[in-house]
Amino acid sequence: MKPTALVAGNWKMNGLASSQAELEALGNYLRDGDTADCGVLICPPFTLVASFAANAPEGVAIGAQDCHTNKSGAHTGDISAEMLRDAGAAFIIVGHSERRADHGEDSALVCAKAEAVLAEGLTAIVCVGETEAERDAGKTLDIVLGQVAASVPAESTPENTVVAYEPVWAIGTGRTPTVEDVAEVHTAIRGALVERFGEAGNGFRILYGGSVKPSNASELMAADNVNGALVGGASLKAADFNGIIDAYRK
Ligand SMILES: O=C[C@H](O)COP(=O)(O)O
Repeated sequence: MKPTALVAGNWKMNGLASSQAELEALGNYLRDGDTADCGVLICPPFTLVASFAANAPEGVAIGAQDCHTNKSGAHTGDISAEMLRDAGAAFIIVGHSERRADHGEDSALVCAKAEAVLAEGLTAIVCVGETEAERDAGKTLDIVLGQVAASVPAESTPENTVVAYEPVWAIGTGRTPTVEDVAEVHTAIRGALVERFGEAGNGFRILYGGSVKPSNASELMAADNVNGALVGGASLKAADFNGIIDAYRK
């Protein structure tokens, strides 16, 4: 069965207390607009998770952008999945390429973080994606499938894990792969999930991320095995994010 899509916003290092107004505006769009056939998620920075979760409008789940592998302890500056669950997060993104690049996170660490998310009963959004050099070298599928194999925990199910394919070169650049290229990678990820998890592999949501905006969302979301979007820049303004959610309105 085709999974229910998810449109997720990753606010990255953006957002102040005043950003609550965008969350409220998003809630108004969802309430006043046609029903969208997808889940909606906002992942603000850590500082806003608790207040957003406490004030989330109907139909908007709140998540976080990273977590530590441990529950608690002497890890200055880190946040655990347990703390994020306690703050009201339902999802946690792990393995975003910005963390892989900026913090040297490899797939083994990403997998351990995802396991920590699952242990709290939350849903992990596991990010994978090739760099431009890797794509140019014809290594896209090798890299992406390697990351999927090493980053997605053995305990993953369609309910507790989402995979997000984000070509690194498409993030924040305004460039996107062709719909055919997106479909090729997503279909390969689907095949790998089915090979590993059997029929359940068909139930995992596979999100596309990288320069998704209202003007390209419909065609990208229609690609084979695309079950939603992970949106950066265009998730910061409710009007833009709502324009992406439109891809799931009849
Ligand atoms: O997590 C979101 C992605 O990195 C995409 O970011 P972007 O929509 O700004 O390209």
